[in-house]
Amino acid sequence: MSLDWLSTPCAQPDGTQLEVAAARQMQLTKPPGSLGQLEALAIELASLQHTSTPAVDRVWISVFAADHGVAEENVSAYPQVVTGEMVRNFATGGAAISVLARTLGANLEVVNLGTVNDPGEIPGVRRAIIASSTANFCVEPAMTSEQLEKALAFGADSVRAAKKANAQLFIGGEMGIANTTAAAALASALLEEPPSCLAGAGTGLDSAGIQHKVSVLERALAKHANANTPLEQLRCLGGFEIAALAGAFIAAAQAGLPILVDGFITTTAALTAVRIQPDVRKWLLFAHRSKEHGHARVLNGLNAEPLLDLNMRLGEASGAATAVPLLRLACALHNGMATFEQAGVSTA
Ligand SMILES: O=C(O)c1ccc[n+]([C@@H]2O[C@H](COP(=O)([O-])O)[C@@H](O)[C@H]2O)c1
Ligand SMILES: Cc1cc2nc[nH]c2cc1C
Repeated sequence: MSLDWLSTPCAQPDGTQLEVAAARQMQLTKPPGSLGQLEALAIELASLQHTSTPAVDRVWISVFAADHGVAEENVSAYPQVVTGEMVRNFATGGAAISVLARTLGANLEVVNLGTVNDPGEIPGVRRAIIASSTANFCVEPAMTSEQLEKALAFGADSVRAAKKANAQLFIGGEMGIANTTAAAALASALLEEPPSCLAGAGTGLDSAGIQHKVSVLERALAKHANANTPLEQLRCLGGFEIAALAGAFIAAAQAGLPILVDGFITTTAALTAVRIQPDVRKWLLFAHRSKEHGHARVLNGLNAEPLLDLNMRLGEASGAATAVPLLRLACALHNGMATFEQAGVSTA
């Protein structure tokens, strides 16, 4: 295995379709710009999908689950066994993302990258076990180089499956107790901002818990201060699911598959992917601003303005799934509205 594939260039959006779509929006029976971000969304999707009729009927969701060594520092409101328990819940249909995916008619893939409480073979779960968890990054790097390579490649495998299924949109989600600590550590290193700006309540820490989390993060960042490339920062401070997401986002951009980004952890993975390959940014749409304290900072780091702000902080791709109907409506309006000429409506 190697990391060479990471430097394959990204696909390029279609500049001609962008112009065609922008011109069409000007001709539809509404004052120009009156559908706001829905117009921009349709234009962007037309350009990314290289078509005059953008669509997000076929949505692919991959939820990557993994455990984190740093959980032993008491940084989460929940016990580590929940990660494996939720893997089963995703597959048996009871989790929020299971319901959202069913409702949207989206394909939901669940990928187990390694959980301390291993649910074993379950129908509907892809086993891509790297180890039972990452190492505690307060003590040593979260991953070995081999583990990082595997995680990135497992993410790319999901994109290959999505392409095979003819997906028009890729959504990545995650589940991992303590992964807001890993994401905060990684974002802090990538953005060069102090941990206090990135650490939040996660699953529900109180203010004393958040203070403790900041002190854990400060120790980890001091320990890995000489990790100075995005890949090395990902290896030392990330998690298997965060690396798989970064790999998936790079692979999706290379394959020309638009990506809808979820919350704090996935946005940090997206930031990592963009730092590895800047052109990945062109393929990212942002679904929502999570209630997690650090999310706004990471979005700023990507110069991103998300569609929704619903105080959600669940993860597992739930925020991205919630924004899919907006994308669908943007496409339906773009493709289905009459022009001024067709409808015999006078222009300004
Ligand atoms: O997506 C988000 O913005 C988000 C914000 C807070 C928590 N989460 C989820 O909560 C879990 C991590 O929280 P914690 O407190 O264990 O670090 C993990 O499974 C995430 O999916 C997700
Ligand atoms: C129950 C539960 C479900 C989740 N889904 C994503 N992160 C989660 C964390 C918890 C604790």
